[in-house]
Amino acid sequence: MSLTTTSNLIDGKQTAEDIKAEIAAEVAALKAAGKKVPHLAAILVGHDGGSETYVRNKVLACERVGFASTLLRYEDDITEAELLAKVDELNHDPEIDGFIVQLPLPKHIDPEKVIEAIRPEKDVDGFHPMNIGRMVAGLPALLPATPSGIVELLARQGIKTSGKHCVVIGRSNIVGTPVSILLAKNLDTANCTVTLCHSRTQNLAEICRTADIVVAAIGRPEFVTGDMVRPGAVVIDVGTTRVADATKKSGYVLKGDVNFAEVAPLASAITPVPGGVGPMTIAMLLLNTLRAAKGEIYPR
Ligand SMILES: Nc1nc2c(c(=O)[nH]1)N[C@@H](CN(C=O)c1ccc(C(=O)N[C@@H](CCC(=O)O)C(=O)O)cc1)CN2
Repeated sequence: MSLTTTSNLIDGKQTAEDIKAEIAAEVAALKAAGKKVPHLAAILVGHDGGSETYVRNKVLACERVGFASTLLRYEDDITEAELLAKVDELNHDPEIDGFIVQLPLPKHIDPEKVIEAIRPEKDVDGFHPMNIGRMVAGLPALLPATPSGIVELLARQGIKTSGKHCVVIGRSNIVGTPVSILLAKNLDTANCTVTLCHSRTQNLAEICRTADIVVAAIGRPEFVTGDMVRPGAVVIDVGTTRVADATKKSGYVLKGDVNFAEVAPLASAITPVPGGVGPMTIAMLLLNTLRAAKGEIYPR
């Protein structure tokens, strides 16, 4: 099925543009009031192709909304101690409102140690245990961008979540675990009954078929097939794996975790890859940076 003939597509790209326009309006108001514009910094270690693209897009998104941005690049032989020292510099730089360390990091660096070193009030990825803990407790927090982007996308598409059974596939700290927590929260935009499935789950296909909403976040291309989805279900595809394809100029095609050709005809609504969840991740990162700059979660 071609994207252009599918009417049940959830347009994450447009929704992200709408959010960016709202942020840009706030930034313009800050500027007009003579206030400092939000400043996002990003640390990129090494030369992973995907990470290069995502960080470039984050910098471009900052320009689009009127934020200042700083990109700090390091070779993949940077030591953990050196990286932690850079994190500490950003923690203490009054010009920087929030920063991220692009993941994945090289194997010799412990990502948990790096994330824990970020001051929670500057953790605009929402990965620090303090922000995760506050989210779990239902306290104001800088929320992880992809999970909050999924909830926001469902809300802005007018997709009802209250009382629905949501099956999340994948339990990563970045997406699967936090999105399952957010979707189960007693919020107008959530209130789902959530089942979190993972590599040890038995009868996965059977469980998926009971879902009103499927969130696929396992990083395995086209893992979710037509036989796993109930007709009428909403399908959210978080995967963005680059699969080698010599016929493409880039040398790869981007694949989601959902077999789009099989699942799209069944789903009442489905996110495409690209153009679904990915752009929302960047829009929500900008929103977190604005919140950090305004001291909304942790007053300055
Ligand atoms: N520090 C972080 N690292 C990583 C995160 C994160 O949220 N913070 N998430 C992912 C990667 N990611 C953000 O950094 C990300 C992934 C995909 C997209 C996106 O817009 N994808 C496009 C396609 C882009 C392409 O051509 O490859 C789409 O789906 O339309 C944005 C951000 C892991 N690391």
